[in-house]
Amino acid sequence: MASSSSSNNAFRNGSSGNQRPLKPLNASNLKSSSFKSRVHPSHAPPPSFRRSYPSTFSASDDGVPGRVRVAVRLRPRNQEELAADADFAEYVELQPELKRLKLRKNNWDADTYEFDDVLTEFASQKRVYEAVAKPVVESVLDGYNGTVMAYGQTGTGKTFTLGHLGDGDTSSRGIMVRAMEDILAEISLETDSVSVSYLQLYMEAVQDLLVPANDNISIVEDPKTGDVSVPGATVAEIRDQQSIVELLRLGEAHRIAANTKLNTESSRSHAILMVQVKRSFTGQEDALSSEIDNSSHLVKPSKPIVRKSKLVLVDLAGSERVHKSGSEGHMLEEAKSINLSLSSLGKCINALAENSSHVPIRDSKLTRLLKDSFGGSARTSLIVTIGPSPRHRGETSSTILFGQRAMKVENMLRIKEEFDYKSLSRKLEIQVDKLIAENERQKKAFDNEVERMNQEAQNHIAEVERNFAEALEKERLSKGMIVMISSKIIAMERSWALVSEEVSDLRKLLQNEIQLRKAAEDEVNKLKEQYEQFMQPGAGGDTEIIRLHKILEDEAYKKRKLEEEVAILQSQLLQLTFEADQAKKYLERSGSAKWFQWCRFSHVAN
Ligand SMILES: Nc1ncnc2c1ncn2[C@@H]1O[C@H](COP(=O)(O)OP(=O)(O)OP(=O)(O)O)[C@@H](O)[C@H]1O
Repeated sequence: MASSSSSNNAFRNGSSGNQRPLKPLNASNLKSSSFKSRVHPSHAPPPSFRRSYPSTFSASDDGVPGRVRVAVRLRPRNQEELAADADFAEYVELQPELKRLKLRKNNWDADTYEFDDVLTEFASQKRVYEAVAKPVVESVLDGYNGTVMAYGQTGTGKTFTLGHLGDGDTSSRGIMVRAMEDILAEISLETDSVSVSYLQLYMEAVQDLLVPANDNISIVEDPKTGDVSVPGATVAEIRDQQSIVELLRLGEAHRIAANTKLNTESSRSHAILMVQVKRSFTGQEDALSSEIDNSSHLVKPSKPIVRKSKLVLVDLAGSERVHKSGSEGHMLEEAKSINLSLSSLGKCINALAENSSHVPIRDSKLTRLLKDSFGGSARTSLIVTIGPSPRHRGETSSTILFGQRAMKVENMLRIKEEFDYKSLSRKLEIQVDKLIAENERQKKAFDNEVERMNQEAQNHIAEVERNFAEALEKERLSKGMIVMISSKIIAMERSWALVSEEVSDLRKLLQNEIQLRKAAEDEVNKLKEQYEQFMQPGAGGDTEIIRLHKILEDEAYKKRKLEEEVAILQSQLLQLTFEADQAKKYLERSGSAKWFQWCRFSHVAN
């Protein structure tokens, strides 16, 4: 197995070196190095996935070969090793640039192994994440299942590599935290979802690390699709980074508590973080959407596609248990069960590596849970952790061999996507609701418009009627006025004529009076003369004088009366003349001169 020949075998089934096996199908979306730049704005599938989608559940039949990729990580020497191994020559020699590891057999001989990545004791957690887990996380985001697993002897850094939370030093965050960070950064919480279950497999029992009382969860396999699930496990929906850190802390605390109970610091259980990613995007238009209504103005909802993928992160129990069986009692049982699961995992990997017809997946719960990860449709990365100490030569060597065999396992990566009928039905319901609401809105707007027009027409009619009535009234009033003015004019003309007659009568009368007065004056003068004659001595008679005097007084009285009458007649004449003038002015002012004329005319004509 060792040496360069074995390492050549390691690449037998897959693409060589660092090239990604998915490249032929999906080069563009697997190649990207920065998650943040991988934005699918409309949640359309990445370009390479834009093909026609079958309308029912589809597990793409033609998968893509994807070899299990294996990296080896060397833990730095701890204090104990620094002291105890000081006199030993380096047992493990790493050549990261050649992706080679050498295990020294003696001073002059070493076995050489090639891996997909060789991570030295100086490799940062970030470097480890990017080499081991990031390509898997990217695949999961693209819809493939993925597995990242740490295998190695107790104390070699499996938990440090996978589960370290990086409290106080974010640069030391492990794969679990970083993977969740990248997933959360990539998905849209509006359309996608991420949920996790955190389990441990101890003594062939699946326990819930989030709810420890839930300690015998069954593993269920879908007979149709072969998908493995643990429906009894707590599923926590993750919406932010903080919640995943808290959840991992809770799980870690429960795992540590279980170990403490067993009076050990080493992990006796396999810890499994299952991350379910559900992403939605719209597919192409197809027959179904055209069935909706070809002639309608409806906007056809684009076909909703859902991709459900699963990322499984596994921190295995210490591998030395495979060889070191406990002495007796519980320890023996525990060792047996760890032994069972790890050795059956090894057997499965061997069978797969050798293309054996039988793969003993059902031999343990671990292999049942990891069915998809080895020989299945998942993209799998394995990190084997080793310590530097020559005292653990055997363990290190067996870990390396485990990794070498795993490199031969070829998976057939398949994307699983479903046509999201529920989502389409929801979308259609929403669209129907929208259309109903729009229809009602339009109907209401139409009714309002009709109502408004009706109201406007009524107002218009009312205004026309009002104007007509006003016009009629005006006409009636002006007719009445004309009649009134005409009759007034007639009356005034009549009175004018009467006044004229009266004036001429008065003039005649005055003339008479003047004549009478003149006659009276003549008479008076005559009488005066007579009186004077009478008064002349010897002419007389007093009686005649008195009589004449009386006549004279009567005549004076009559004259006064006549003068008064003349004055009255003159004032009446003046009054009538004034009224006639006023009436004439009034008619001229009210613009009815024409009418006046006409009336006069018609009056004259009549
Ligand atoms: N690369 C590393 N750099 C610094 N310290 C490390 C590294 N790897 C492991 N350690 C430290 O070594 C110790 C053992 O590591 P860890 O608990 O991760 O081992 P493990 O393989 O998970 O052991 P177990 O199987 O018993 O759980 C821890 O104190 C850890 O912090």
